[in-house]
Amino acid sequence: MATNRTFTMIKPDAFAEGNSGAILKMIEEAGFKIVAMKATQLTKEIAGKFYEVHSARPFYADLCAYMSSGPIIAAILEKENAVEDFRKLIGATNPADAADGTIRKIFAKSIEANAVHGSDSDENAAIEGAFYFSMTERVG
Ligand SMILES: Nc1ncnc2c1ncn2[C@@H]1O[C@H](COP(=O)(O)OP(=O)(O)OP(=O)(O)O)[C@@H](O)[C@H]1O
Repeated sequence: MATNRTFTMIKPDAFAEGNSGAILKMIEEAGFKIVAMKATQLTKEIAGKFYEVHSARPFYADLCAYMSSGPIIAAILEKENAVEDFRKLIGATNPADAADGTIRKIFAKSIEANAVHGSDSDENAAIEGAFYFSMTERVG
C-alpha cells in the first residue's frame, strides 16, 4: 500500500475540553506522521466553505455555527493507507455507533460535536489540506 495523506481537524468541543493532546497522542501512536499542524479559529463563512458539500443538509447552519464556535487544530497526516486507516481510528460519525477504542467513542459528545474530522477520500484530503496550509507551512 502506498504512503499517502489525510486531513484532520480537532473540532471545537474536543479542543475546548483540553483533549487535543490526548487525541494527537492516539493519532501518533497509530502510526500517523504530522506533516502540517496549526491551531486556528474558523469564521462561520469559512466553515461554510469547508462544509459546502453539506449545504443542502438540514444540519448545515448548525454545523457552521458549531465549527466556528471556538478554536480548532487542523493537521495533515501521513501514513500508508492514510484515509481509510484514519477513518477507522476515528470511528463512526455518531459516537453512539462508534466502535470501542475509537477517538469518537472516547471523546465525542454527539453526532455534531464529534471531536474530529477525517477526509473521506484521497482527493478530498488533498483539497482540504490545501484549504488550510500553503506549501511553506508543510514539512514535506
Ligand atoms: N445528522 C446530523 N446532525 C448534526 N450534525 C451532523 C449530522 N450528520 C453529520 N453532522 C456533522 O457534519 C459533519 C460532516 O458530516 P459527514 O456526513 O461528512 O460525517 P463524517 O464524514 O463522519 O464527518 P467528517 O466529515 O467531519 O469527518 C459530521 O462530522 C458532524 O459534525
